[in-house]
Amino acid sequence: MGRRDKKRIVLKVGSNVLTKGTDHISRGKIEDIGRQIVALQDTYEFVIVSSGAIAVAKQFVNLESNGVAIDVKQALASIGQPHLMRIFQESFRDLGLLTSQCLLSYSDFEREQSKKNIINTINVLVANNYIPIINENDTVATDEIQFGDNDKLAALTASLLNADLLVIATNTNGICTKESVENNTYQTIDEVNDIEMLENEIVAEISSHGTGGMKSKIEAARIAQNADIETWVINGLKDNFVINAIQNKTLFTKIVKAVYNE
Ligand SMILES: Nc1ncnc2c1ncn2[C@@H]1O[C@H](COP(=O)(O)OP(=O)(O)O)[C@@H](O)[C@H]1O
Ligand SMILES: N[C@@H](CCC(=O)OP(=O)(O)O)C(=O)O
Repeated sequence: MGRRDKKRIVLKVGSNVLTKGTDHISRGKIEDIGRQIVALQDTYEFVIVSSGAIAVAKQFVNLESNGVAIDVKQALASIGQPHLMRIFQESFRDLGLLTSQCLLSYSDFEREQSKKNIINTINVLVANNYIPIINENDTVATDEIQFGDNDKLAALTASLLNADLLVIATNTNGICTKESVENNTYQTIDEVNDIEMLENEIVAEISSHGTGGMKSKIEAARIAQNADIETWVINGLKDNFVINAIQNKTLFTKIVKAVYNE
């Protein structure tokens, strides 16, 4: 594949970032993401993997079992996805950005023809300045909503699209030491290449809308590392989080490429 003019970032935004931890999707957060893309667009191209469909739907409807059962979650995702896309489309359009929607599932990454189709579609979109916004196709697959693995979907996307960087935006200043999470002091691990070491830092705790916790982010980083892609876990609740991370003005975790011994 020929070199691209711009660096390609796959940016995953979790439900907690989009709701800023509330019960409502935050237009302000979506605008913040859009403004950063505008500011960076001469040097970087973006593919977004966005959760939030279920969280948006919960704003509008109250289905049986309050969205705990898997089939009810699937229905909520189906109701929420068009609303989520509408909010992205309206907010990004005001900033002069074009959006598109791609719904994918893990099994699409296992079939050669589907993989080619995904790459081709996304390359055409990006070449025409459309920002692909990817979410899991929750009607046909339940893996992600069960295990919180839009993180994994983002990593599979990053490796398939040969991205230069995977950014996972969550609600903490990156991955913190286990001890510091347990005593609420949150000390960020700034740079690491040893994924096994990170696994020992996982605390079995997730936030209100989240599903996979830090475990699924570390698994995503492993997939990206195997594809020779760096992963940054950043606090997406803060304004300007991507730009500040690029300029090293914020605390976040870089999972750098593996070092192979001869
Ligand atoms: N070592 C750790 N460092 C930081 N957060 C951790 C760690 N281990 C577990 N967590 C939990 O993971 C949560 C983020 O994951 P999650 O709730 O799934 O959010 P998202 O919606 O961003 O995917 C944090 O709010 C925290 O509760
Ligand atoms: N497809 C689901 C994704 C669920 C999910 O993985 O959530 P998160 O842990 O916030 O990334 C949705 O849009 O609600």
